[in-house]
Amino acid sequence: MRFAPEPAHSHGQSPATPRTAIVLCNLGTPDAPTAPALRKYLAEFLSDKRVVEIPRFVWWPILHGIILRTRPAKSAAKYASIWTPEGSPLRVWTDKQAKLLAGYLGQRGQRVTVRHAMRYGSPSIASVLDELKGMGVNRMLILPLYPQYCAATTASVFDAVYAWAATQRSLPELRFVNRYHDDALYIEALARRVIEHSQTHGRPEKLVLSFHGVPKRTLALGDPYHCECQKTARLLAERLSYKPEQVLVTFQSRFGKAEWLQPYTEPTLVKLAKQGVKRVDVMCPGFTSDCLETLEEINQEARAAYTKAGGAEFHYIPCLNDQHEWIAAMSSIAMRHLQGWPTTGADDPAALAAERERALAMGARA
Ligand SMILES: C=CC1=C(C)c2cc3[nH]c(cc4nc(cc5[nH]c(cc1n2)c(C)c5CCC(=O)O)C(CCC(=O)O)=C4C)c(C)c3C=C
Ligand SMILES: [Fe+2]
Ligand SMILES: [Fe+2]
Repeated sequence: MRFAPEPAHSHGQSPATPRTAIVLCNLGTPDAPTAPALRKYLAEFLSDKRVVEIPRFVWWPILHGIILRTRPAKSAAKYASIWTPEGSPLRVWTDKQAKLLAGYLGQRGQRVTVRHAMRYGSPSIASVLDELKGMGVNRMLILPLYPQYCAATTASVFDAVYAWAATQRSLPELRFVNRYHDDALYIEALARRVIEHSQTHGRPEKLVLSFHGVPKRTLALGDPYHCECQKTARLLAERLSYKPEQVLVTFQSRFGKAEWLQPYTEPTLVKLAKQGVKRVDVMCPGFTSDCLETLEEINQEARAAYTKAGGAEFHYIPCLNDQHEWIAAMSSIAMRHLQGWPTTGADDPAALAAERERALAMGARA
């Protein structure tokens, strides 16, 4: 085992460099809406054992023989339909969230560096942690942009951090945020989204809360994801004073042949339309940024399926994105996890040196 070389000494850092950082971690997205970019992205994503829990000797031929030959072109066309001049929406929002959170904390006197990193693609988690360490950061808070803990997402982010840590000789202090599905400010941010929407459009017959699905067997294997989605939905419905029968929890983005968490989003919307439900509002509380799964799968495909089945009004309520209440929620979640770590400059090398001089001077007087 070879560890990455460390600087011979770490003196001389700029006193202005905060020593604490928050790393907002998201899934990642392809670099371009093209088949080659999708092939690279999907190969990395779908090779992750946290995402596809099938023995490699079974999965490898399927992934390389079938999926990576057919899916990249189909997915690229979907990405092309949501691509913006600035790039993939997931990347644009995640980058903006990191900048807004940095500004929010800075205005409140918190000396913390904020970066975003992607589990797949760029900027990779390892490259961001390298950069932070190179800046002299020695305390890092890993904050996944997934409110509900899931092994496929949250644990996979942590795996990447541990893998980076295993290459380091001198480790920073590390802390991890596992979940915030029931955080009061996160729920409030979601509620504000719904309330703002209903102020203009009124209330729907049904509010459908669509979460990304996972294979059903992961529930029996002890993954808390399903329960945390249900709790988020219950807290949001309570905050909005919606009756339980007005709110439905569904799961989208099924992948592969196995059964996933039910009920599935699109078939549920079709059933509602056929039952005569004329107006649905759909929101995706498990996605903190709009992305392919919300903008294309929900706002395009599911909308078309609902309308085709006879539904009259389909309203998509956007994700938290750059909403102010969400930035405040992230700040509160982060600050809770940063407790005990100085973030007001008291840990500057210069401040520490001055403190030491004072202590020595006092000792000399005593
Ligand atoms: C919010 C949590 C997510 C969970 C849980 C999750 C599980 C999961 N996903 C796949 C397969 C795919 N997901 C894809 C896109 C995608 N997934 C999430 C989030 C979760 N996934 C997001 C935010 C996105 C969008 C990324 C973007 O660039 O906008 C894709 C890629 C697109 C496609 O080809 O369909 C795949 C594939 C599995 C197998 C899984 C659980 C085990
Ligand atoms: Fe996914
Ligand atoms: Fe999808």
